[in-house]
Amino acid sequence: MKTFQEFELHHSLTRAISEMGFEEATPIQAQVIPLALTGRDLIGQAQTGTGKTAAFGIPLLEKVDIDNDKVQGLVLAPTRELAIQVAEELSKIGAHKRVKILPIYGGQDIGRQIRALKNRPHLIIATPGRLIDHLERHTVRLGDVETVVLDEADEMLNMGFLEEIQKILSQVPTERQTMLFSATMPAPIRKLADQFLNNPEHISVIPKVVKAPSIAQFYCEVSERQKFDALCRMIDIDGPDLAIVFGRTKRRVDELAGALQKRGYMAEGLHGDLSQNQRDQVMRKFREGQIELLVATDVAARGIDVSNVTHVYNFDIPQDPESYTHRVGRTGRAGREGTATTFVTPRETEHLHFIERISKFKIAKRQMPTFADAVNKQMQNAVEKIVDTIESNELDTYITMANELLDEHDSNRLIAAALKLLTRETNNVNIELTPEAPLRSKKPKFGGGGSQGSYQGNRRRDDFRGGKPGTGGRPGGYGSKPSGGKPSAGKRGFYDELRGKRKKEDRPFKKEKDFVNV
Ligand SMILES: Nc1ncnc2c1ncn2[C@@H]1O[C@H](COP(=O)(O)OP(=O)(O)OP(=O)(O)O)[C@@H](O)[C@H]1O
Ligand SMILES: [Mg+2]
Repeated sequence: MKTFQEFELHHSLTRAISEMGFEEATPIQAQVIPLALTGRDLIGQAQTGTGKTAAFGIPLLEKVDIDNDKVQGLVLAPTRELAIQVAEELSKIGAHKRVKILPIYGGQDIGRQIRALKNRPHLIIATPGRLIDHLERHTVRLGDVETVVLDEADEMLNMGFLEEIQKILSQVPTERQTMLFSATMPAPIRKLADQFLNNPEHISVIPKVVKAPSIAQFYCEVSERQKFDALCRMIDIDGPDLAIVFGRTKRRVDELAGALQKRGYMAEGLHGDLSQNQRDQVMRKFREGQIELLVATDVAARGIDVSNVTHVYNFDIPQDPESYTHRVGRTGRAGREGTATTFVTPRETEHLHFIERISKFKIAKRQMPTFADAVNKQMQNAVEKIVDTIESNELDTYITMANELLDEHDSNRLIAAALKLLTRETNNVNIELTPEAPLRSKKPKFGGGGSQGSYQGNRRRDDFRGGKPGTGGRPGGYGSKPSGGKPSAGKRGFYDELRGKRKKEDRPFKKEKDFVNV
């Protein structure tokens, strides 16, 4: 195990790292940090939640010359939430060094960004679409960038950002250092690496067999119509601190969030059709624990780090093994434990086995809980709350009223009423969700020999970058058909498949704060 002192970093970085509570470097950090400090190009692959951000962030921050007012480093990330989060993490690490870090992403008012750019950030953390806008307007210059990081590089390809990345990198000097990170490295990403990286070192700390996985993984076979009740019952039984519920489409997420609210849960939806203001608010409330359930499309699947997410529910089975890995990886972060449950309709079991095979995970079966199970568990929880309250001994103000009530009512009935009040009445609101067609495996075509899946395939991503509101609800669509309709992704080249998929991510939005740190 390595301590951060061993890297001989600038004292201001070591100090900030220790204030953040990091004691030892994680395995990916132990390998990446010294190598990255030499200036070498590299590809870093490690499981979700194992500190890849700091693995690239620390060398980036170490290399910043604070007296140079040019943009010296650039991180590209697939989603706005991730760009913001990475900027925040790097800002914490770079706080004492006074590194200026600016997140740049679609949906934020461009005038404000232009003003913030004039403030001379040292590092920019950007989504590709918006950075291109700035390059076209000549409001940002990348001519002095020494280091480029592509975080979630495979996802940026999935989203059709290849051309943007090419264009951005064409404006960065060729003698730069380039690093590429993700928990998953499907075959096409290696082609990207050949194109953009110079003799990179591959660092992979994906264990062949995970002995004690920190994420317990289950599936539950249910019919489409049973899914919602199954979800509510599981939430009641599991009692998550915070949970993320993944749905396939934007419409699904809206319906599901609304339905959960009707049943009394503190839930809100997150997807690409919301305004940036709404997206920010939902994320903030979730991070602060003001909502307990984040219902999201795959927009929240990558990189998002909220430490007390104890449960992930795949209300709809994910499209591919990478998406499964990343969604499930929103829990069990930084050595914590988590539980992930995937709902599978009978016709989707083959797709589940495909995901299991490629991801090399064993997903255990979990029965659909009965209504009685859920009510009993809730009652147990209510009893625990009452017993804890008795033990807390702060009941004086309530005792007089309790005695008065006992004079008039039977004690059994009084306690029963208290339990009733403390138990959420789950099944009282009838909910009808628009059914989703089952998702089946596209006959995958295997190539290469990667540890994390090397099939060819591409996800259709209408969730990330807007489109008009209401375009999300495409019943049964989402490239789910094994054959027919349009040409299959397996036949066409990966990059061909990506072309023409891009939509503009930018929407007008004003944000109070531009620089995270200064
Ligand atoms: N050395 C460390 N000690 C303790 N906690 C750490 C350390 N390094 C990072 N962390 C924390 O671990 C959490 C997960 O880190 P991070 O988001 O970088 O993971 P990741 O590997 O990028 O995951 P993903 O693949 O999901 O993007 C963060 O909250 C981060 O602050
Ligand atoms: Mg990450």
